[in-house]
Amino acid sequence: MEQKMRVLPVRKDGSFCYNIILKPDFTELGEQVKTLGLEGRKLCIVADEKAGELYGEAVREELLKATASVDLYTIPSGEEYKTLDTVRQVYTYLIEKHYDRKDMLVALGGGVTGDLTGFTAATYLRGVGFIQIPTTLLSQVDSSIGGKTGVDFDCYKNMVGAFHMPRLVYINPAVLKTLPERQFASGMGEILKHGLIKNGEYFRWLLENQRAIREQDMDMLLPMIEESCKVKRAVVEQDPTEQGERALLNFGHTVGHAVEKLKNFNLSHGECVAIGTAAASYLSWKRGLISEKDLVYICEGLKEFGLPVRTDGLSAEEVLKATKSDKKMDAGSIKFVLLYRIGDAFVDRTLTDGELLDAIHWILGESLY
Ligand SMILES: NC(=O)c1ccc[n+]([C@@H]2O[C@H](COP(=O)([O-])OP(=O)(O)OC[C@H]3O[C@@H](n4cnc5c(N)ncnc54)[C@H](O)[C@@H]3O)[C@@H](O)[C@H]2O)c1
Ligand SMILES: O=C(O)C(=O)C[C@@H](O)[C@H](O)[C@H](O)COP(=O)(O)O
Ligand SMILES: [Zn+2]
Repeated sequence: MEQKMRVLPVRKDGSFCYNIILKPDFTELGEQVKTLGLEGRKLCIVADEKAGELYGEAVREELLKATASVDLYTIPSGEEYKTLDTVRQVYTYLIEKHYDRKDMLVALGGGVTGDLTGFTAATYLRGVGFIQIPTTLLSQVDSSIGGKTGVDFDCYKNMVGAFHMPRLVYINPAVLKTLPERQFASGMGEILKHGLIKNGEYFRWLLENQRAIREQDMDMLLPMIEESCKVKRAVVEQDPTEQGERALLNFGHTVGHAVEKLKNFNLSHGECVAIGTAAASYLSWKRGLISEKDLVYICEGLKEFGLPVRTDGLSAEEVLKATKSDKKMDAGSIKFVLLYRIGDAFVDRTLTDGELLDAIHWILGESLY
């Protein structure tokens, strides 16, 4: 049965920038790419090895409707490959195949592939276009939208990057059926973040419907993905290059990135965001902003979606040090996102090391409150 398509245009400074297409199959992909006027141009699909194996051919067939030349280049799966070395390998391929400035890259995979391919597109020949075809829940609701691209450097998260907007984001939620459960939960980490920072009603809806969502009922997934895309779109439209408002999307990421690095990427991004969310919610409670009941509600909600709110095997001091070496420092103070209430967040610059350490002890299970 033909599935309905949703189109969410993204604007920059009020002018149309690109479309987010939401459709639970690939049947519209070729037509959508055609609108970008790529006839006679080359397209290079940069695919995560798993996503490439599962969906590479179907995507390639669709793209052939837009141009006769479509290559498929595969990169290894995993955060440990989100590096300049992988970017170098893609550059080499593009140079050998004579890609020029009007040709385009297509990211097929999760957030790692999207961030890396976007960064390659931003820098190859001083910038070529790219298309996002996100295949994980996390990438469908968060990383494919907004043009934050980049790679890790010496295990420091996203240390090298650029803002480079995609020309099209094509989201096919049907591909989530092959996604491991743990990766689905990881995406929920960012989705719950969207509710917490911008839409309390949405957060409560997520918790009320957690069973159907976890069972991947398409009647739940489609509105959920659309709502999260809308939250992310609204933030990046208002502040594309993170001069202010966009920093809210970093909720849970300050401590989260530190844990991700210190755990050598053995935890997923969403799992680390969940631990960071617990820390940020704890600090919001300690500051007297949210109630203890809300703190418990948030943490129980994360757990219901299979996400951790604690971690172990790390010392509080090393987590503090890693937290302060992430990119959130601004003239000596740490930019930390806290909650006024569920659905309303703000950037604080006054947190002391003592307060941070207190929250870190809490997520390490070293203090009850
Ligand atoms: N740019 C942004 O705004 C932004 C936002 C959030 C996260 N990120 C970044 O995104 C990355 C995390 O992305 P992720 O969670 O998608 O992880 P990922 O890209 O590593 O993908 C997770 C795993 O899922 C597999 N996979 C992908 N699609 C699949 C499918 N349909 N079926 C089966 N397996 C599939 C991959 O092979 C991989 O093993 C992190 O590097 C994070 O920093 C960026
Ligand atoms: O789009 C954004 O802006 C975000 O912050 C989204 C985050 O979920 C994402 O993990 C992002 O990559 C973090 O950005 P960073 O600049 O803190 O590395
Ligand atoms: Zn994130």
